[in-house]
Amino acid sequence: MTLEDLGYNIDLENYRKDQNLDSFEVGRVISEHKERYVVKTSENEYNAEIIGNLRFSAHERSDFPAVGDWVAITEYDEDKVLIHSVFPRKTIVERQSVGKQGEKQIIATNIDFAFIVQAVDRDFNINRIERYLAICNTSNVRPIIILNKIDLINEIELKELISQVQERIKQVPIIAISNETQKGIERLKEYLLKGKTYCLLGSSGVGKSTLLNNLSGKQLMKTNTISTSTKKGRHVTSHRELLVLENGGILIDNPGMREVGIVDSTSGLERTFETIIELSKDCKFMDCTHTTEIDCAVLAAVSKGEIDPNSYENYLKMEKEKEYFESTVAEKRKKDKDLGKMIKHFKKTRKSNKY
Ligand SMILES: Nc1nc2c(ncn2[C@@H]2O[C@H](COP(=O)(O)OP(=O)(O)OP(=O)(O)O)[C@@H](O)[C@H]2O)c(=O)[nH]1
Ligand SMILES: [Zn+2]
Repeated sequence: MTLEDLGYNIDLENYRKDQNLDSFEVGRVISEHKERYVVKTSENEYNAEIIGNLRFSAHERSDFPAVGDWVAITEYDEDKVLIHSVFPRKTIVERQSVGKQGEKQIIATNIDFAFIVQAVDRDFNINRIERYLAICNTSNVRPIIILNKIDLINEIELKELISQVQERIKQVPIIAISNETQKGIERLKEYLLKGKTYCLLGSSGVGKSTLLNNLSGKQLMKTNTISTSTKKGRHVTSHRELLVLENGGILIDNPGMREVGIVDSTSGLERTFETIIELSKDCKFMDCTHTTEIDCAVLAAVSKGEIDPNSYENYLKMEKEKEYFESTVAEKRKKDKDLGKMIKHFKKTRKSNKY
């Protein structure tokens, strides 16, 4: 395997040269667990930790390596390396931290394409596709829609679903597949390009694991298994969150990826709901919320049937979420600032007490 098979490219190589990282080996982080990493190079897989310097200079979580990162490493023991630096990230998929309001947690980096997987049975929901689309647009990851389990419906039903999606979502490829019958899998494989990195987005049960196994051509280990040695319950076995597929694509599948769901960026929404954003320029009020205002171009378009009402409602919902998220970030910043002031004040008074 070469570094290029792992996604290494000229931009990364130029960075390496610019930064004089010649004395280091280069690898890609393929899994992460509590600041322990597995780094893959062209020849090896190493257990890795970060060097003290990197830890001390890290201001926030995002300064630490994440799955998908390119890193400069040195070997310090057999199969053990230290991570000295993280290369600049081309794309970042992140989500709001569960514990800390307003803080973002990186799920994976350097992803080129996302497969938005949806099953055509009871899971089918265009609002949800739109939501994942907004996430892709936020992260600059190119979306591809996968309609899975088409063995459960007939041709006519499938055609109808596809046209429903196309009506609302333009210019995103749609691939209909079945892991059961293998229909569409060959077409899907044509989208897997050598050296490009992919991820799977979609709700539980849509068939992401099945597809992953299907594409990788082998039965991969489930990440969580019961440890037989301790019988103490769930034990995370050594797992790979990034794998190189037979036809050259690289697939990232980690637990966090499956919980990505909140849209928290304006640009992501703007690119997903272009028509609405374009229309809103004609609203009477600059800060129109497109809900109750007079002379609202968006409401007018909805009532004329020019905008799909479901799409409109979905937009409002995500907009609200985004606002909520932004407000908590702002609040957090304010709290941090206040704390900073307090510490400053404390130091000052302590100093003045000294003399
Ligand atoms: N009929 C049919 N069933 C499928 C297909 N693909 C997957 N399934 C089934 O759907 C169920 C869920 O599949 P998974 O691959 O575990 O779904 P997942 O998206 O990985 O779910 P999480 O691990 O919870 O995120 C399993 O019982 C699969 O066998 C398909 O193409 N057709
Ligand atoms: Zn309006």
